[in-house]
Amino acid sequence: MATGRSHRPATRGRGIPEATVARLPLYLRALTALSERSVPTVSSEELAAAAGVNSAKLRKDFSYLGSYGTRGVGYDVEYLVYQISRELGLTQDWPVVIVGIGNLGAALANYGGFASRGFRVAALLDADAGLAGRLVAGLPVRHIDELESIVADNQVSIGVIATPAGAAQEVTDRLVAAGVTSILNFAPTVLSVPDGVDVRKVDLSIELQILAFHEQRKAGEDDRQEPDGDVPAVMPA
Ligand SMILES: NC(=O)c1ccc[n+]([C@@H]2O[C@H](COP(=O)([O-])OP(=O)(O)OC[C@H]3O[C@@H](n4cnc5c(N)ncnc54)[C@H](O)[C@@H]3O)[C@@H](O)[C@H]2O)c1
Repeated sequence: MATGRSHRPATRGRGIPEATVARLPLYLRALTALSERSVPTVSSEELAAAAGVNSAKLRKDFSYLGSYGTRGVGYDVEYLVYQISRELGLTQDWPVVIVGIGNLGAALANYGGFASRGFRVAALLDADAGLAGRLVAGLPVRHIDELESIVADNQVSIGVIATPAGAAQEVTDRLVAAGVTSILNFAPTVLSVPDGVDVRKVDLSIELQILAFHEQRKAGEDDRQEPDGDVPAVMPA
């Protein structure tokens, strides 16, 4: 979910709805798996199942890309990989900086999935002078005071924040002032950013809370069962 002060339209780029943009990476992941198995074509039903999306929604999403598939044959896997990658801006490399190289920042730096998807980690930054120079995932940790020059030298437009919540706004302001226009925020806080800056927030504890809600509901349903467990105490309407 995007946060921040700016009000954004529900569509991006060439009129592609934000909800469609959010599903494109799911299609791309499923298509990449098919491509690795040298599968030449795929039906909308097969691809929808692999991506965990409803097939009518998939066809609608692909119509925004101008991709309609061929009746009886389906979609050309390689072409769709190219089309979606191009739409997502993945046909070029995106240098990113990670700020806050503690437990999470180091884990993110070690995650190979960024580089393989075109997100090169340009630098790891931390405010702890004692960490400076330490190698994490083969990269030396640099002091936060180098942020501005690193962003400029590497033309970084994406920053990843893995600092404590209390430092995240200050780090955001510095990233934005240096020219970063997209932020992936792992710190549990809402960031304020000027218009033109995109923020995506990742919060695993929120996901767990949602699962806890569903678990509680399931437990509630079990409690309403008769002792032998197969007759509901309250008949559904
Ligand atoms: N989104 C999620 O699902 C998720 C999961 C785990 C942790 N977190 C969050 O990620 C953040 C980091 O967690 P952690 O366990 O790695 O913490 P940590 O204490 O191990 O690491 C934080 C690092 O940030 C550095 N730092 C502090 N202030 C800074 C600043 N102004 N500039 C640059 N670096 C600074 C510290 O020196 C430290 O190295 C926390 O906000 C935590 O709540 C989020």
